[in-house]
Amino acid sequence: MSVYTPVSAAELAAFLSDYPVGECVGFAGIQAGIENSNFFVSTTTGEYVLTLFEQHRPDALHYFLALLQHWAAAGIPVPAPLANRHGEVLGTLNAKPAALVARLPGTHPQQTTPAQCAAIGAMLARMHLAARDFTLHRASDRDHRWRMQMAHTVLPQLDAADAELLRAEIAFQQTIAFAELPQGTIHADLFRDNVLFDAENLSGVLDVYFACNDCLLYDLAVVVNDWCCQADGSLDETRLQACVSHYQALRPWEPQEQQAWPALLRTAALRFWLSRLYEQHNPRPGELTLQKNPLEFRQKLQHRIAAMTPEAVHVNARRLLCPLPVIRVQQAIESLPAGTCVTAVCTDPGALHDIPAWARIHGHCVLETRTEGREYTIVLQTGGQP
Ligand SMILES: Nc1ncnc2c1ncn2[C@@H]1O[C@H](COP(=O)(O)OP(=O)(O)O)[C@@H](O)[C@H]1O
Ligand SMILES: N[C@@H](CCOP(=O)(O)O)C(=O)O
Repeated sequence: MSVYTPVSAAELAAFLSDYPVGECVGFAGIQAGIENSNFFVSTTTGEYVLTLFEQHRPDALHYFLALLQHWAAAGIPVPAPLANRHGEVLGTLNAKPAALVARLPGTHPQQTTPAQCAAIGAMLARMHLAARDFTLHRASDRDHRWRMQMAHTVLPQLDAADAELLRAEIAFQQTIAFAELPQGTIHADLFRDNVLFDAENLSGVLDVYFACNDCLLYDLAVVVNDWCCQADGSLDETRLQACVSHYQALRPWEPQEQQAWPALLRTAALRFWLSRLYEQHNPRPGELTLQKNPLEFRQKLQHRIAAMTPEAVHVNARRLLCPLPVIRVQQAIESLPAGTCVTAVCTDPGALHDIPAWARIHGHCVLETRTEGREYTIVLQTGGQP
């Protein structure tokens, strides 16, 4: 990020004179961030962050600041906005709405550890639970409709391979029943660069400016896609387990969420591939600007797609997440043509009963079940024709 609207020392001093924070002793534009203009501000009383909102309408800003106050009151480590001498949390600077918050301690994690992934999973669940009695509502500005529109906007600018991938993903995304999944207030952008750790302690949750009402599980997919990946964009199972299990310990998933999980990982990867592609082709002018690499999320999308193919399930239908991993196996089997022979190897003992029972009901023919150590193998032929 970004500083789109420069601020002089005199302008800042005039702005700060309305806040009970003492005299300014230094300030600097923050390069991280994409949406707004941000500055670290040092005063005689402490360290602050000044944000000039670049694009949001007043009702959206009211929503964000109220949500920060709500989460802060619930013990989530968000920077609650400071009120000025008139009791207002939203001021104006250089014709932009502006807010001042405390600078929180800590640094952004780079290579995440399982412990950090566990901490962010639990924190996200706490945020979802704490927002259940938050009464304001805001529609997502990066929802399915936006994703489809943006996909069609960037399509003409892509090379043939990217365009083919995107077209196929557009078609797949139409099959997801987003509205049937549990909804609530979500952060929607909880990347590592929006979280601070002070040693082992998760000390800051920042940048709530995509927060909205949407599928709760999508929010977790956004987190997992940024926090739990290997260098090539594939998921790291240890960190994934840590993150998801600590989330589920506080907010267990509904069965339809378990089923939708692999698809939502694709949705979340697509969302950031699209926004990064758009920024790449349509850079915004600014004094300091940061562009994030679209390729990272193209790769992640490809890995999430590959993880859903029957071959991937055939080779590695291992217990990935807690309650109902067999659903992934079932989804894969359903997508195979009649007469295909499938070998599912699971590490969930329940699979040995659940998959054959389900398969028989759906007209598939169970050829063999066997147990070897902690692996449970089911061989079947789709369509009931052995
Ligand atoms: N309250 C804060 N305490 C500490 N650092 C902050 C705070 N607010 C913002 N930052 C730093 O500024 C960066 C950009 O802020 P962010 O809100 O993500 O900007 P944007 O809305 O433009 O994406 C963050 O990644 C973080 O490093
Ligand atoms: N997290 C997004 C970019 C959104 O910008 P932010 O700086 O406001 O988090 C990405 O990585 O593409």
